[in-house]
Amino acid sequence: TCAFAGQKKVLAAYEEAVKCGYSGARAGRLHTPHGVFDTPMFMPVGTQATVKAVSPRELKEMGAQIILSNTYHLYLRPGTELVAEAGGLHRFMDWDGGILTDSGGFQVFSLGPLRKITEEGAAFRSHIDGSTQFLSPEIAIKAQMNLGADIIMAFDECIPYPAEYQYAKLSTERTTRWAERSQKAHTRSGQALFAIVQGGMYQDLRRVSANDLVSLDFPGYGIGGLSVGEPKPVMYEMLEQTVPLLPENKPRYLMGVGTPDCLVEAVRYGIDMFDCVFPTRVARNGTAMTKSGRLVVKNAAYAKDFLPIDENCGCYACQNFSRAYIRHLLKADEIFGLRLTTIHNLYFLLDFTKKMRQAILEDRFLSFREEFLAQYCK
Ligand SMILES: CNc1nc2c(CCNCC3CCCCC3)c3nc(N)[nH]c(=O)c3cc2[nH]1
Ligand SMILES: [Zn+2]
Repeated sequence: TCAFAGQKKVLAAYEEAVKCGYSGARAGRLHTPHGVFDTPMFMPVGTQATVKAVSPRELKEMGAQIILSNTYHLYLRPGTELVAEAGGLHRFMDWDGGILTDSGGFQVFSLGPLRKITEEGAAFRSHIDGSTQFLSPEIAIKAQMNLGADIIMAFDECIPYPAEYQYAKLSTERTTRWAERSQKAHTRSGQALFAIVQGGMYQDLRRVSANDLVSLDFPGYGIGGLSVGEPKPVMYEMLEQTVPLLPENKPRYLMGVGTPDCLVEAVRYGIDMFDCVFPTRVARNGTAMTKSGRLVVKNAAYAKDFLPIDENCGCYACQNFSRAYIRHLLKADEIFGLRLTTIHNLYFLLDFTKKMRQAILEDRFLSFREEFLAQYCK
């Protein structure tokens, strides 16, 4: 059905045709050993077993449900056996909500100077001490079982952008074989293993990857190999080709995305889960996210601006502090300044996904999307 039908303003035929795409948006509930969580959801990133500059109590307070941590980093330091001896990641970082760990696939290719990829796995140099390390599906799954996350990811290769068709084809086929090896190595019950769809920016490879992984029957699916520098329309086209092939009754996780405009488009295609370092990363250089775009609170323009970052924001920073105060802290290199901008940015994205869920439940998602995109400058 066309959700624009019934609009007071009758859209011109061509506009209606363009704008009135079928919306695959959905509101769901994700059941994990640490609780049932609402989707669509944004998952704050905690690379080294901490979401930088905020405490678990503050994360809970701002509505975080599932947070991410990273096998690659924790495998190198402090080691996943140590975390297992500490009682697992939840105990180690005192977080009783959901945890999802990425398999390290992306980090190996994006962080350490890559040595080489073979059928067996990936050899690389540690970005910490330059030592030669090796990750394979079996090693990555064992590490994630040690960490004890509620959701873990298959070991994959995130194909760089751009990539030749032939390379993308061979890599995607190998990622599917690695997914099967990940599945065989995964022996921890109560923990969900998601596969990761690849295929580069090639529609046919995306469809083959999705179909092959669906036939291996995983409890959920990551969509990888996107948000790697490709133009946004290309990312959306890959979503359009991939999401409809994934089972309706299983969660879809778009990895590494992203900014609010990308989130609202991805939700429209039927994505349920998101993660992105962006909100915490830009916070640390004094940039706040608002529904009208970014606000660089560190700028001189805000030196005497005694209003909060966003008057309609319910976060701890906006309820208690002014732009002038936060700017002062950032200029003075005060840690509390980073904490306030981080708290605001995380709250903004968590609240944004909550608003999208509400709009879907009230069957007004497409107009929500229109209104948001009209106001938000990229
Ligand atoms: C930013 N864009 C992007 N990220 C991708 C990621 C990483 C998603 N974020 C994980 C967190 C990163 C910080 C530490 C905690 C884990 C991808 N990961 C995998 N395994 N495969 C991808 O194709 C893959 C593709 C990605 N594209
Ligand atoms: Zn705020």
